[in-house]
Amino acid sequence: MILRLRGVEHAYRRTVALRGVSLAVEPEEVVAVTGPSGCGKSTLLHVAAGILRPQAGAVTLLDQDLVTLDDAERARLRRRNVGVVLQFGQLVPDLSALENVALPLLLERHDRGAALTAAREWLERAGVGDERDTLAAELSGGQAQRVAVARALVTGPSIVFADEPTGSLDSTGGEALLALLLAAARERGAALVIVTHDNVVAAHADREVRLRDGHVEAEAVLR
Ligand SMILES: Nc1ncnc2c1ncn2[C@@H]1O[C@H](COP(=O)(O)OP(=O)(O)OP(=O)(O)O)[C@@H](O)[C@H]1O
Repeated sequence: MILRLRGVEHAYRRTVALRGVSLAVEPEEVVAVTGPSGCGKSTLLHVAAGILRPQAGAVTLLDQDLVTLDDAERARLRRRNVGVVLQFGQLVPDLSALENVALPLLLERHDRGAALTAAREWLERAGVGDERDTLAAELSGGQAQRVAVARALVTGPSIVFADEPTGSLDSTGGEALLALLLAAARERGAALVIVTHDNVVAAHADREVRLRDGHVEAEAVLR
């Protein structure tokens, strides 16, 4: 088991987003988290990736108890072993696309030349090699999404979380980016958790977990 959530609850002021969610993800498994807008998908992804500490319940990611790790320890775990593609604001606006992708490696004190080479390769694979010197603030929504995927994959994570990773792309671009995420996960033997409202994206998963009003409404094994 690479990820396990048990009885996770979370509320923002008066809005209850998660009401007792349990979920387990195996190594190499591709899981799609689906459900109507506002049902708690993004909150679940933030909790599972250690970005948000839930108000109740247990979260174990890569054998680490996320509820007891402090912010710095959770950030370190994410940088080393977890890839995260968020919906908004994930890139550093004043850095170029290349610098953004190299950043997780540089923060882990990798050799600068090797980090930039790896970043260049992932930008190429994500279809944004030509944008490497563009400031993140000047990228289109779709370009930024591709750069964010490159940044999530560059460290060779054991698990990748992606929140609507194809949301800003047309269907061809979305399929290409999804194919990249699936291929990178397969190459590495990584698990992939994708939040999506797109049935085409969900159909590529091994399992679909459908949320409704903050709880798991249904699970379906797809392959
Ligand atoms: N930072 C926040 N502050 C207050 N309420 C929030 C915040 N983030 C989410 N919520 C609320 O929590 C509930 C769950 O939101 P969440 O973003 O997890 O749902 P979602 O299924 O990802 O939605 P969507 O598909 O529209 O992105 C919603 O009612 C939302 O309005």
